[in-house]
Amino acid sequence: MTVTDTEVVLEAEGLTKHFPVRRGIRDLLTRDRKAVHAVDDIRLTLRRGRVTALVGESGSGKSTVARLLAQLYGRTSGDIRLHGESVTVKGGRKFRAYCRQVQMIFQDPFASLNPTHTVRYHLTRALRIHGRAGNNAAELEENLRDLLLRVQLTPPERYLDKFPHELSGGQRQRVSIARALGADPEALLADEPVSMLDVSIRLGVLNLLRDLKERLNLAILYITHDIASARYFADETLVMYAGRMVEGGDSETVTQNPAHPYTRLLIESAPDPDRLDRVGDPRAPEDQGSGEPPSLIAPPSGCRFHPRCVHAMPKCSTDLPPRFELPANDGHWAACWLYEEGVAK
Ligand SMILES: Nc1ncnc2c1ncn2[C@@H]1O[C@H](COP(=O)(O)OP(=O)(O)OP(=O)(O)O)[C@@H](O)[C@H]1O
Repeated sequence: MTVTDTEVVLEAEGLTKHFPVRRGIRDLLTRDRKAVHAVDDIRLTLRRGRVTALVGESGSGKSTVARLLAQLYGRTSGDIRLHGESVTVKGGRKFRAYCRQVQMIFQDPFASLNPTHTVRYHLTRALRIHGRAGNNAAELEENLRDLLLRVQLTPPERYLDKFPHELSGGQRQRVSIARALGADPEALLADEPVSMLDVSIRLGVLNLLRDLKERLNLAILYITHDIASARYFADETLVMYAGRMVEGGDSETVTQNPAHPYTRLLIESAPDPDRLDRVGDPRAPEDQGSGEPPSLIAPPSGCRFHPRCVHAMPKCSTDLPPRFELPANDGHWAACWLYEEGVAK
């Protein structure tokens, strides 16, 4: 099955979010309207039974994309389509109906669960809000048990009356996932779901999400700064740099055959057990990058990566590169002038 074979659940086109910068007294006298260009012109598609990873370093705009898709933020421009229909919701009944299909899981399960309430309370509330609590106490109990079984918290009775502080980080994140499943969604937006967990339990939670993807045929957006985990867990990988997408394709291809100089830098700087043999190997200087991510209030013109890119050409600082399809014709693309026809790689 190829990436494009399964049903599209959620799509974004030209998705853009600029946060206005709060102005001081002096700025009020000028016409200057500064904004953080957090996300610009994002295009992505989430499909049933597929995990799409959105990878990038801190501040690249990944969480903002998830919050836009969850309709927690209004967008500056662009379109979000659920089953092909444009949707913009600003709270109320429409928001609830949207949440029934698109649920978000946050990075910090401690912060997202109320410490004064039990697991039973959190899950009952989710089921009630989404009209899935059943018709009587016995049905509710059955549905609660079912949610905990789905996230492999067994036996359910052991967990239902626990408070968040009585659970481990991994168990708390499983409860957050169960709460999201309470809506019986089609898409899950998982914002760094394992980055706050101990390394030893991360794999268990990722395996659970993978199992849910398969059993419930969910479309999952997996946000991470860890490109190695994207290779392991995601079918498709999209790479973001400074608010823009720079590369995308099948995860195996993007992680094993990265095309964009930024993706290469990201991979070079990530520990990967498959490449331990290269430790101490002085890499060719052209594969190395340096410097810091740019200011998003006045992002670099052209390609936003050009000030850090060792391959930068004059055009890179003036012209925004479009997506160039790469020769293998498997959906792999890079927004980099190196891949314009006629440019030596
Ligand atoms: N509510 C906000 N108001 C102003 N600027 C914001 C707001 N939320 C995010 N930003 C800015 O937008 C940019 C992208 O932030 P975002 O949190 O989406 O990045 P990220 O890739 O998810 O980073 P991290 O991995 O650290 O969460 C950052 O420069 C951030 O400071």
